[in-house]
This record gives sequence, structure tokens and C-alpha cells, in this order.
Amino acid sequence: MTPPVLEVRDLSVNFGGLRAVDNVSFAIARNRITTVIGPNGAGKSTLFNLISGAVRPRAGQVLIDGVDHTGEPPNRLQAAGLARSFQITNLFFELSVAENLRLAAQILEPTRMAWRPVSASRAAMTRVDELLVRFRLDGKASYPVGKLSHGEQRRLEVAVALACRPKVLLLDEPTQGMSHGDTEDTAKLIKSLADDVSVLLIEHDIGLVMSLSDHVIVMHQGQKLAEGTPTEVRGNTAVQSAYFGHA
Ligand SMILES: Nc1ncnc2c1ncn2[C@@H]1O[C@H](COP(=O)(O)OP(=O)(O)OP(=O)(O)O)[C@@H](O)[C@H]1O
Repeated sequence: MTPPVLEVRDLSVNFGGLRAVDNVSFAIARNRITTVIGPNGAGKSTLFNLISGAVRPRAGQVLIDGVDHTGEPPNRLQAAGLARSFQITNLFFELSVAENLRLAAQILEPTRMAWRPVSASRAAMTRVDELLVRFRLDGKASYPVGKLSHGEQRRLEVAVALACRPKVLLLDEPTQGMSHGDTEDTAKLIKSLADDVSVLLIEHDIGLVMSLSDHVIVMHQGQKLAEGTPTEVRGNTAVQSAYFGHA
């Protein structure tokens, strides 16, 4: 049987006396959108930090395609197929849109080509062109990132994360701070990503969660409170009282 593309088993971490993530286990399905929800402080970002190698777990395992990658640094996890989008913070604002994508896509070049200038990297350039079109940034390829709108910067951020053709993409609140129109566009874009990549998302906009997700994981006080389809989760009384504020 094919293993899940990403699985976490009994993942835990403490910050001082606080168990920020407490024995959390789940698997995400291939080419599906799985969303983590939960009130502020529930442990969602910490869970992402554990999965992406930013924080080492105290216990538990992170498996990609059935292989244990627990505690590996982000670059090793990226090589194993895991990418994370960082809310604009890893864009180079003074470089152009295309240059940002080229740098991220450079990893697709064979190692023996690594010394060549970025502009001579055929595999990377092909990927950049694909992403520019797909993310509707082709008209702005030569713009410095600092000149893009907030919505365009967020879109570029996701494109940069996808440049290395990951198997799993972690997206932390991809629509935060966006206008209504940009949020709708981004939702459509994320939906279309699942053709190529399995997506794990943190999102607060519950309308978006319900329309976008194939599967929802609910966190509360560091623990997994429930998981299921959006309808199952919404109908769960424990989730209603912990998250929606009524039962
Ligand atoms: N580096 C850290 N050191 C100490 N405590 C931390 C650290 N990171 C997170 N915490 C604590 O761990 C708990 C979980 O935080 P986390 O940011 O993962 O929650 P969250 O669900 O992502 O919340 P939000 O929706 O507000 O972003 C919180 O009580 C937080 O204060």
C-alpha cells in the first residue's frame, strides 16, 4: 500500500511548562487540501514549525512518503519534497519577480550545473516561465518585488515555495491581510494547486476553510480535537464549543 505523502505520529513539543503540541497524529492525502484550524494559541504554527524542521519535536515522528525525517533541518526536508510558504518574509524585495523565482528554482538544476549563472539554467528557467503564467505574474516578471501589490506579493510567495516542485506544500494563512477579491482569487489558485501538490494549510477564515478543504484538522490547547470533512467537523459538538463558541 502506498504510504501517505505526509504523516505525523504522536508529535509533541514543550515550551517551558507549556505543552504547545501534545501527541498530535494525522496523515494527509495526496493531491488533497487539508486545513488546520483552531483558536489563537491552539498550536497550529508550532505544528507547522515541527513539520518543517524549524523546531525539533520532543517526541513523535514526521514521515514523508513513509520515510522518517523527524528533526531534520529545513533544507533536508525540502530535498525530501516539503516546501513551506512564509508570508512574504523570504522574498528578496530589491530583486525582480523572475529573479526571486529563478533563485528558488535553481535547486532543479543538476549539481554539476550549479556553478553556472542562474540565467543559463534551463530547467530553472522553464519552471520560472511556468510559474509566472500560472500565478498571473508574467506581465510583472521584471518588476522589483517591492513594487507589487500585497496580493501579488502573497501570490509570488506561494509560487516561490512551489518552484522546487515539492510533494507537500505548507501554507500559513495565505489570505491574511488580503482584500475580498484577492482572497477569492487566491482560494481558486490554491484549489488548482492540488492537481500537482498535496497542500496543508492554516487558515482562520472559516468560510474559506469550508469551501476549500477536503479534510479539516481541529487543534485545541495543543491537542487534535477532531478531524474529518468540513461538514463533519462543523457538526461536531466538541468543535462547536471549543472553536465556534457555541454547542
Ligand atoms: N517559541 C516559543 N516559546 C514559548 N512559547 C511559545 C513559542 N511559540 C509558541 N509558543 C506558545 O505555544 C502556544 C501555541 O502557539 P502557536 O503560535 O503554535 O498557536 P497558534 O494556534 O498558531 O495561534 P495563532 O492562531 O494565534 O497564530 C501558545 O501558548 C504560544 O504562546
